[in-house]
Amino acid sequence: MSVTRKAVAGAERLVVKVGSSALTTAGSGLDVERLNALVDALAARIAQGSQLVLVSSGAIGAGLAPLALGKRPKDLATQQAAASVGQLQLAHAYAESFGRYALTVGQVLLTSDDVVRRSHYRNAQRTFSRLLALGAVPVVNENDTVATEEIRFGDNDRLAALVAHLIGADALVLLSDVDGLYDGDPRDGATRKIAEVADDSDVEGITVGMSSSGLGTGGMVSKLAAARTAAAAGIPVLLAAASEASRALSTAEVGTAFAAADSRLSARRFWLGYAAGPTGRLQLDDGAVAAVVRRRRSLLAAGITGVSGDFQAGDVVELVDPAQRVVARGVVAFDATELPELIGRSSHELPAEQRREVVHADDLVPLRR
Ligand SMILES: Nc1ncnc2c1ncn2[C@@H]1O[C@H](COP(=O)(O)OP(=O)(O)O)[C@@H](O)[C@H]1O
Ligand SMILES: N[C@@H](CCC(=O)OP(=O)(O)O)C(=O)O
Repeated sequence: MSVTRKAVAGAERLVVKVGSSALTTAGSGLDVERLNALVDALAARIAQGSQLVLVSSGAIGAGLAPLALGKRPKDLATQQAAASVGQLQLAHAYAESFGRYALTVGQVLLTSDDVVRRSHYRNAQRTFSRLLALGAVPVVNENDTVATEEIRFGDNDRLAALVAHLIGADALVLLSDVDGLYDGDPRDGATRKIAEVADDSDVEGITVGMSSSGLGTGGMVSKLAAARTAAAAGIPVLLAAASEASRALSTAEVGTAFAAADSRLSARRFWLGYAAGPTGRLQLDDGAVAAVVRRRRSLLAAGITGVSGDFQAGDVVELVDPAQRVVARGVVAFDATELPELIGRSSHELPAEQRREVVHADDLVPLRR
């Protein structure tokens, strides 16, 4: 058994995310039998002494049938209406199902603001800690009914990765309708399952596609992004089929295991690198990329070849290499309007009041490649 799988199997505190495709079908909505089977596996893990937070999709899928909607709506208003109806069903079904084990559930509905804004982040941390201390099982979903495009997580895989860091989880388990990450969409046949992902080189060149059920949002794209985010933050990840939840949560000997980075990112560096919303981009030359990523130095104006976005000093911006790949994120020390006359110039050519770093090393997070 790999170190990662041992870490997942032995995690004292874990986040489990289950997708729409595992719980709902377009025709009949929420499948309570499948939900109960999932809860059986979750309750068994809790009985072994683990604390567990469940991120559950399925609100939109559960709301379709009661509103006589044949398939997942494309417009936001109808999605929000379906989620409003379906979330009630989902919450009730979980309360009933966990109740079979005398377990109490608490509903936590979040928007990305609750994780991205530092004050909201600490508030959410306190709520989760208190719920877990009281022995309740927090059941989380995006607050679809109020989440406008600007404040949506977009998918629950990303939400689950952010919640895993927020609660200091020891592992993240992503449950779907597929039994792991393949080198191509298994619906297309002739693909190979990847058992272990040590780093990004193990997933280079594979094809990841969108949802198969038409009910999900993120597809494998969002799962892979979420696994990389959590792993970079120091949290091991297991991606498995919801139908194998019992084995995934007991022995972790199924699915795809994503190894965690050697050290856990601090809350601020995780927020900076993965939660905050960037408002601009700085184009770096190769020398600046090497300085920032490999030598963890501050970014100076001399290494910048381009600026885009309407950002202010103090905002979070992306740093991209000459091939437009995002290599880091950081807090920029200048307004976007100030930089064009500074970039490409050495510090000694600049007026004294402008000789400071464009992004200081302490405010810069290289992204795991
Ligand atoms: N490389 C891949 N490996 C595994 N599954 C993939 C891949 N590319 C696309 N998929 C598809 O992604 C689907 C899972 O995404 P989705 O339906 O959004 O699940 P969920 O509802 O659990 O979020 C799988 O059913 C599979 O058909
Ligand atoms: N908040 C939405 C979930 C959106 C989502 O990420 O769905 P999925 O890709 O199936 O995990 C809902 O409950 O329907």
